[in-house]
Amino acid sequence: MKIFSAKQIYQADKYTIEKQQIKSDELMERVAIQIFNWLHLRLQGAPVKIQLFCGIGNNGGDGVAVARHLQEHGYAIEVHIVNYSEKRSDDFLLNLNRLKERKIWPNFINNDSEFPEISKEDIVIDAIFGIGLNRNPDAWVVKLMQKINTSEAFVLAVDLPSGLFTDKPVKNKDAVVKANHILSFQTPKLVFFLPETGVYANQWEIIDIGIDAEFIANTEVDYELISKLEVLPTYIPREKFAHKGTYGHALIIGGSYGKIGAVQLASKSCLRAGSGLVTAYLPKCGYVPMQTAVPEIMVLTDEHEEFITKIKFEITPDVIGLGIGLGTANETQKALGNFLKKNKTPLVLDADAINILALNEAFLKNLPAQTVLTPHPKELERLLGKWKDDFDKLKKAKAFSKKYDCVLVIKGAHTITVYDNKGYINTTGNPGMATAGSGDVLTGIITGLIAQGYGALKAAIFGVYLHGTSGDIAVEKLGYQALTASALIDSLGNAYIDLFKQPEQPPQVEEQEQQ
Ligand SMILES: NC(=O)C1=CN([C@@H]2O[C@H](COP(=O)(O)OP(=O)(O)OC[C@H]3O[C@@H](n4cnc5c(N)ncnc54)[C@H](O)[C@@H]3O)[C@@H](O)[C@H]2O)[C@@H](O)CC1
Ligand SMILES: Nc1ncnc2c1ncn2[C@@H]1O[C@H](COP(=O)(O)OP(=O)(O)O)[C@@H](O)[C@H]1O
Ligand SMILES: [K+]
Repeated sequence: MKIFSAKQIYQADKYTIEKQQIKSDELMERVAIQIFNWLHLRLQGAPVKIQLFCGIGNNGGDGVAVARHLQEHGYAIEVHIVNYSEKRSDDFLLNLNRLKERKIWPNFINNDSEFPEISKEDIVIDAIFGIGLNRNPDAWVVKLMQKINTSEAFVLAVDLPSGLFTDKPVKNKDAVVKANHILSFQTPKLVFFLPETGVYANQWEIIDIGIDAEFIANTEVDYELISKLEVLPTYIPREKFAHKGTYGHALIIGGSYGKIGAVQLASKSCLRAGSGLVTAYLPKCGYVPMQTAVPEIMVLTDEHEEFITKIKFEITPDVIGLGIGLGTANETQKALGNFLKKNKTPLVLDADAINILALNEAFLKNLPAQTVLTPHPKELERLLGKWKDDFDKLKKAKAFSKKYDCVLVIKGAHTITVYDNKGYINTTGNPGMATAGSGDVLTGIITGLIAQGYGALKAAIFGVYLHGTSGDIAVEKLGYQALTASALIDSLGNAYIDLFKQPEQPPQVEEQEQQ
């Protein structure tokens, strides 16, 4: 699914209004009906108090229009107009008049002495600011946001939590409404997926307001959200007459004394991802544990007992996954430098391979085209230097990816794969995956996909998706705390099977509201 910038959303609205020959308030009415239906389906007329906080722009207009539908269905509502500016939008005013025609009198809030009481049993509709926020809200508006945040009421945000900018970071962390749920129009916003601003967007859902399909299809975007729909077309089915040679030979290089397990995890997941053959290259101390733990995997050893000092082998792998548990001993750094000078095989670099690159910038120019790098935040910082905020991080990551022609997998709650000016945001995975070795499993999966013939970018995007799905499947059985990296490997088969399962359909709302 494409993620539009605020500018593109305004363009989409304008284009749709012209093409469908509707008035802008009809688009607002579509929004209002959908939000009302969402609430009505869940509340079924319950006598709970619904407090609507509406700004004076179109986001506020949405809120005011929702209020009308709620009142017509007998809900107990209180409408508050957060009067932060004189510049009211036309559609806001139109909907305000419709309220007044129905004898609903809003409460105008002009300063912090006029706030209503909010009980934790209430439902708050946050329609103060939408994508039009372009500067920090006034102090009294921030106080109101704080009042909402500390009320413990359930907060439903219209389009996005008020105070979040669509395309830039938040400076004042108090100046954002913390939403329990967001109903976002047509496209989720980038800020929902970034660590600094994602904390305000606990759960989100898309509301289809009928934006023109042609506009959506023809608009190039900087970020795409990756779910099953996007990865399924990349899946390579198995051929009836295939043999193990058809699906490639992967080499996993890593390990040092005390960190042989990392190579076991990566090699095993590489095999489970579907690589035809997997060889592991380790220091000598890894030979026996590796051969014992994973009988399917062939093992080559370095001449040193405890760490890798030379990267030399006689086999011709299709791809090499390198860096897990490797350590950064001087000899290992030298070995990687020498290896990179000659190597032409596609690479997936993780952990200490990334740390060694950060220590030896000169090595970077020797990376083969479209090398995949899978840093966690600390490793990324070593590679890129410090960033000011999430947006700055993404800018730096894109520049790095361009400069060295590499695929950068920025790991996190929503892993973002960056390549060629574009970011692919993953939607699978859960906090149970914040556990030792889960990154090693990801390296193995991506390496295993490249071995089978997936291109580097597709392997990274698909690998991250499968890894997260494995986590989501494993957590069902184990819970968050007991989830281990080995459990991710055990669930990988089911993650593949899950690709072909149909999603459950949401309940349909029969009622078609008209104003
Ligand atoms: N046709 C459309 O454009 C549609 C827009 N929709 C809604 O409209 C929203 C965008 O509406 P608007 O563009 O009117 O913007 P908002 O309602 O987000 O903000 C209102 C106005 O406040 C001003 N403002 C920004 N930051 C401020 C600050 N810190 N203090 C005081 N004033 C500030 C800006 O001039 C802005 O236009 C969307 O988020 C969505 O909820 C929907 O109704 C669907 C259709
Ligand atoms: N809160 C979370 N939600 C979803 N995925 C997560 C979360 N925390 C970690 N992960 C995933 O787990 C993996 C952790 O990788 P990494 O930090 O390299 O672990 P390790 O070095 O122990 O192998 C990454 O793929 C990351 O995206
Ligand atoms: K809002």
